[in-house]
Amino acid sequence: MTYSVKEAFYSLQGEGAHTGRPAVFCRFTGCNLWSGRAADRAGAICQFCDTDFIGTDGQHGGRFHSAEALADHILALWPEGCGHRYVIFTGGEPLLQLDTDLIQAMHAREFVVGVESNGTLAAPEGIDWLCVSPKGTSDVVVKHCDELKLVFPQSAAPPERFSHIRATHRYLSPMNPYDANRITPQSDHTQAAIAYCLANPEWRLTLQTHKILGVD
Ligand SMILES: C[S@@+](CC[C@H](N)C(=O)[O-])C[C@H]1O[C@@H](n2cnc3c(N)ncnc32)[C@H](O)[C@@H]1O
Ligand SMILES: Nc1nc2[nH]cc(C(=O)O)c2c(=O)[nH]1
Ligand code: SF4
Ligand SMILES: [Mg+2]
Repeated sequence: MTYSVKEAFYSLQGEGAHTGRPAVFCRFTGCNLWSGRAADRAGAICQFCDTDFIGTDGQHGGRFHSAEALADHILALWPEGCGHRYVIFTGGEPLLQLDTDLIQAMHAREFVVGVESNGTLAAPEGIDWLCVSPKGTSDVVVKHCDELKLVFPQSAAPPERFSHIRATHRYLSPMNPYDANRITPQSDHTQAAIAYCLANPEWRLTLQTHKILGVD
């Protein structure tokens, strides 16, 4: 298996239940819900994506010809000699590439394995923390996850559509402008998400705190 990685970096998880937790992010190239090209955005299933996932030219990106090679590359980004290792596979859509070989290679290096997925593809065995973030009209095939993190509002994906998915945590994440690296949290979408959570207390609010803080 060859893995195509756009970028890899060490930062704090900005969103969801693990907000504030140090992690190596491994961002795979490619997605099944948008080509990543601006000209295709309006016709895509997912139209608000904030991420460049084309190519392998980002920081610590590249093509890796084995699970062992990519796992060593990720380990080299963790502070030397430190434990509490956490990797988050994202993208693009990580479940297009993540397989059991790579999960096992990360476990062998004492990493906890987190995944950020759109939920349209079956997940391999061994993931320690699965976050599913449904998109537009797409079909979510994942039936249970640790965290459902729905970008809000989406006209084709209201929270009620996902009541059948078993999730330990349910978060609404206000939709931010796709081209903004820095945000202030008091947007109309945030106000709407707050109102929805207050009326439907099984949902909690999460924010893209890395964009408030200005970190990767
Ligand atoms: C770029 S996606 C990659 C992982 C996967 N393809 C997915 O969609 O979950 C990472 C996270 O960013 C969120 N996201 C993308 N664009 C966003 C935006 N404009 N506002 C808020 N969250 C956004 C996604 O919902 C997802 O939780
Ligand atoms: N700090 C930080 N936290 C994140 N959580 C999910 C992210 C992603 O793009 O998948 C992300 C990201 O890009 N940066
Ligand atoms: S599914 Fe995820 S990576 Fe794909 S376009 Fe949407 S937000 Fe971006
Ligand atoms: Mg991001």
